[in-house]
Amino acid sequence: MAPVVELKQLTRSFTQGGVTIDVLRGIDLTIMPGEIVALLGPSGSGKSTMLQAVGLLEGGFGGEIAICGKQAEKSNGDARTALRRDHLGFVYQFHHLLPDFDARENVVLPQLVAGVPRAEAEARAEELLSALGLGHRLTHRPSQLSGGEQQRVAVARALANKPQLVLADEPTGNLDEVTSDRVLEEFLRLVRGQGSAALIATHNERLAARMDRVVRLHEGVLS
Ligand SMILES: Nc1ncnc2c1ncn2[C@@H]1O[C@H](COP(=O)(O)OP(=O)(O)OP(=O)(O)O)[C@@H](O)[C@H]1O
Repeated sequence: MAPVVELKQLTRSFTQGGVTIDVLRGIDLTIMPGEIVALLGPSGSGKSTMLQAVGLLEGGFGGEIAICGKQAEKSNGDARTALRRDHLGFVYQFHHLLPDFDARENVVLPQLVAGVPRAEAEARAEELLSALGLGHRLTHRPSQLSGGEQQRVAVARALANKPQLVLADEPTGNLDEVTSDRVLEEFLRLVRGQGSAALIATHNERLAARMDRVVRLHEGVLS
């Protein structure tokens, strides 16, 4: 079975005002199907930068990035978009839901883009949102939902196409402790239930301990 993620000697530097910082200095990481990995590291250690690399959201990286056995760092924009659409789901710290669409539609849209028929996409959206305790909020827009509810819609959206890999950047970072625990619990249950792998950046050691494996980013390398 091909790894879901294979990073070899991943590097990234930023130059600002004539000063270059080497944020990632040679990251090697392999994630197998279904494996849930916590990415820990202090603020500024490069967790988001690493997730952007794996999510094929930015260029400028050195080294190799393979997603589901496909070499990605040298592919063109269309091939990267296809890899993202076919294999990846994202949950960001801020939800990035579409403000003019209700909760159900926010979960339906990525499925329509992937070619799922509308009736099937709506049924899947309702199933996911109900599993996350939002069966009574299907027609609410993001502005009519609480922070925890918005984040749960974002979780449902990320899982809608059953991606082989879910990438999450501090998915519960903006929530209070009780809500954060509840959303993470539901998130992990659904990810495990559908057999997806996940790479989840967090500062929180307690949440990280609930995942299958913990990797730590410090001074540009993983331990
Ligand atoms: N586009 C950019 N230009 C210049 N420097 C950048 C850029 N993006 C990130 N950096 C720098 O790279 C370092 C790592 O940033 P990154 O956001 O990946 O850290 P992080 O571990 O996710 O932090 P946090 O936990 O605070 O979100 C920081 O020092 C940041 O200032």
